[in-house]
Amino acid sequence: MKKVVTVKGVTIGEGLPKICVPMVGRTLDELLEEANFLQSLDLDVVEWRVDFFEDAENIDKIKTALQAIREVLVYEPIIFTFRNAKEGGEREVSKEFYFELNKTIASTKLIDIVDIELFNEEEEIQTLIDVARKNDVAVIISNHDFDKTPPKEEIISRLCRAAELGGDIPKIAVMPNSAKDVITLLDATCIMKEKYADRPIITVSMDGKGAISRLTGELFGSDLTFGAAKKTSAPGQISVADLRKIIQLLHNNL
Ligand SMILES: O=C1C[C@@](O)(C(=O)O)C[C@@H](O)[C@@H]1O
Repeated sequence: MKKVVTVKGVTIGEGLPKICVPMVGRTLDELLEEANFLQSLDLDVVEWRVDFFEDAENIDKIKTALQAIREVLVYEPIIFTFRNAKEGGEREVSKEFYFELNKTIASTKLIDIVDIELFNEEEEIQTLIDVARKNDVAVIISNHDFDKTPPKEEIISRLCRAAELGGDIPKIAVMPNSAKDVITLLDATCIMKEKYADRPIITVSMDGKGAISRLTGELFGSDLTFGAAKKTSAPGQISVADLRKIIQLLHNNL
């Protein structure tokens, strides 16, 4: 039977795809304003994209900011994500800092899910997963290609590898350069759902062309979709209200 991931009462991997909104504030004031605004939205999960934060290379300041965010977002599940530049993030840090930061934050009890990038040393990933497990933090293992859509066998193999490494939620986001690329991502997702995935997965075809992939998760097998509040964290994100409406409409017709 397929596993699910339940965080703060939200179950990822059953029912309709869950809607996650990334926070992309640069300063603590902006982040708190964003956190307050997010409370007016019909979302399921919040992602803090900490690489957008001006103090993203200062672990103490990140911890303090997270505490303040948590005081506003008391009930929402929070994904903690430091996205490195080579995977489409705002800055590049050393591997040492990346793992130190993620281990420290996973131990704070302030987050529900940590996002770990797949293309790292297996040993480092395992150590971080151990810390997450000890602190009841679920693990997304993610991969991003902002230039192209790899062949479907490659997409499937990366998602399977993320599961093999112990990720609770394998994730991939890729860039389409044609309509066929969008089909490739959807096909890979569907094959994962039907043949390989014993746990929730997240797949995204980015940009305007790929927007359809953010809406059709229930049919093809992606369990969470990223939507925008005011500012997007990746190309092609749709507003939360539109996402909710269309996901529900597609669900009603399934
Ligand atoms: O990996 C993802 C998916 C994403 O890149 C998107 O395309 O919606 C947005 C990121 O914030 C998130 O970490």
